[in-house]
Amino acid sequence: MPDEVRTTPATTPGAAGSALDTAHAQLASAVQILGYDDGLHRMLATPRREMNVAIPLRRDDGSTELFMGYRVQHNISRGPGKGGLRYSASVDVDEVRALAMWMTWKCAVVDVPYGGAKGGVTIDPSRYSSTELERVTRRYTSEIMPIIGPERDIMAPDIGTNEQTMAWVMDTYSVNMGYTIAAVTTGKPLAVGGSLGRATATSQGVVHAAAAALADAGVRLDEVSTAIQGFGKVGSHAARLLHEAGTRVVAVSDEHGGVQASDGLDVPALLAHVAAGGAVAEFDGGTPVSNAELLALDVDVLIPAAVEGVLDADAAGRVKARWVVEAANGPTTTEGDRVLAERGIVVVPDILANAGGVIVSYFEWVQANQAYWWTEQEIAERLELRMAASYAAVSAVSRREGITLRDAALVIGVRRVAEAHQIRGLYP
Ligand SMILES: NC(=O)C1=CN([C@@H]2O[C@H](COP(=O)(O)OP(=O)(O)OC[C@H]3O[C@@H](n4cnc5c(N)ncnc54)[C@H](OP(=O)(O)O)[C@@H]3O)[C@@H](O)[C@H]2O)C=CC1
Ligand SMILES: O=C(O)CCC(=O)C(=O)O
Repeated sequence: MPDEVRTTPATTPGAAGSALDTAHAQLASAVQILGYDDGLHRMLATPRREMNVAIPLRRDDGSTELFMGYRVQHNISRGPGKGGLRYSASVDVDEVRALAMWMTWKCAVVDVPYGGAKGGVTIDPSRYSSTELERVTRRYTSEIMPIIGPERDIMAPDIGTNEQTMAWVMDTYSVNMGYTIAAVTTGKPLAVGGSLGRATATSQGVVHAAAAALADAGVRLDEVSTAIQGFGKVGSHAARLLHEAGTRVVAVSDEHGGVQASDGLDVPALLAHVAAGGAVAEFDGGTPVSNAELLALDVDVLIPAAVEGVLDADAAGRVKARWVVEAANGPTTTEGDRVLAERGIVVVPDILANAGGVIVSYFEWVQANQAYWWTEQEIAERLELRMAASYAAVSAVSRREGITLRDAALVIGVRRVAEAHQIRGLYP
């Protein structure tokens, strides 16, 4: 690895209540349960490799702008780095560090042979044309070329990016290498080596996780109501799949607010309204609800599917749901988590609940490496099996140790990563 792509890694937590602060507190809790020493703790807390890049953009009108981009490989002891690429005005390197650390534990808890990584560009994609976003994506990819690749670090979509973004990354990488390398990204369009089932995999995994948590209490999906914050790639498919499973979807929202109907929203009509360019809050099949109000609605299952930190201590104190299923990464702060646990609210943690995406990304990577494509049914069955096995393992540790599902998932994930370090001899 050339020296110029190394930067000084961060070992200190971010600002209080930030995503990085939450990620460090979660790791500290697992390390305490596992009884690891300070040296191992520090190694697990520290990103293995980071790259910060400046991305100039010539806008369509001829003016110039500059954006910062990041790729953080938190851990690569179990395999290549793996994780999404986020485009958002609020992205900074600390957020990317937190998201990369969560990817490490997520890949380990569902036992896919990857480390954890994440990327981000500080840009509001809604303010730029498709051709501008293509230029930003290609420049970002060119800059981080030395540290990515199908055996090094594999990207996927996250907030503000999509299948098209992954096709641009794949094309830029492939053009530079001289031949098509489909396995450098996942979440691609089917036409260039994407996988059946990837577009809905995260949401499908959330539904499997919710069903498993409900089943622990003898409850079925068609007996409950839900509210979903976020109506993007994950939230919208989750709403559709839950509606199809018989769940009463009472409220959904996007960044600008939401809509609620106590008898249940007409989800297909809402999806059609949004597909036609309508805002969620303007859907006439319900009444408006703010994002803060949505989190406190009287529903059985609350599904945060947007951004980090929305369930802080205050919001957690107002949650009426009996289950919180974390489709988003890091939606609950450390204090929020404590409040939910004290109130007996079951939290199915992000690194388990939203792992369906990376599981099918793994399937996509395997298929691309073998140039042999699986059927939709094979993918659906293998996703369901892996989600069920992972939930069962986490639930068993939670019951046996008397710890929350989050601590149980972290203990399993962190232990697998630490074992890989120890067996490889990187830690005496
Ligand atoms: N895509 C994937 O496969 C995976 C995603 N995740 C996580 O799921 C979450 C959602 O990702 P994804 O659906 O891909 O992203 P999208 O960009 O497709 O959608 C994000 C959604 O969240 C809304 N949103 C943004 N900010 C806020 C806010 N402050 N309050 C309420 N809603 C907000 C957006 O609204 P608007 O459109 O109005 O901006 C949009 O509806 C993220 O935490 C991501 O990391 C986890 C695993 C895999
Ligand atoms: O599909 C993937 O590789 C990872 C998706 C992601 O970024 C996530 O799980 O948070």
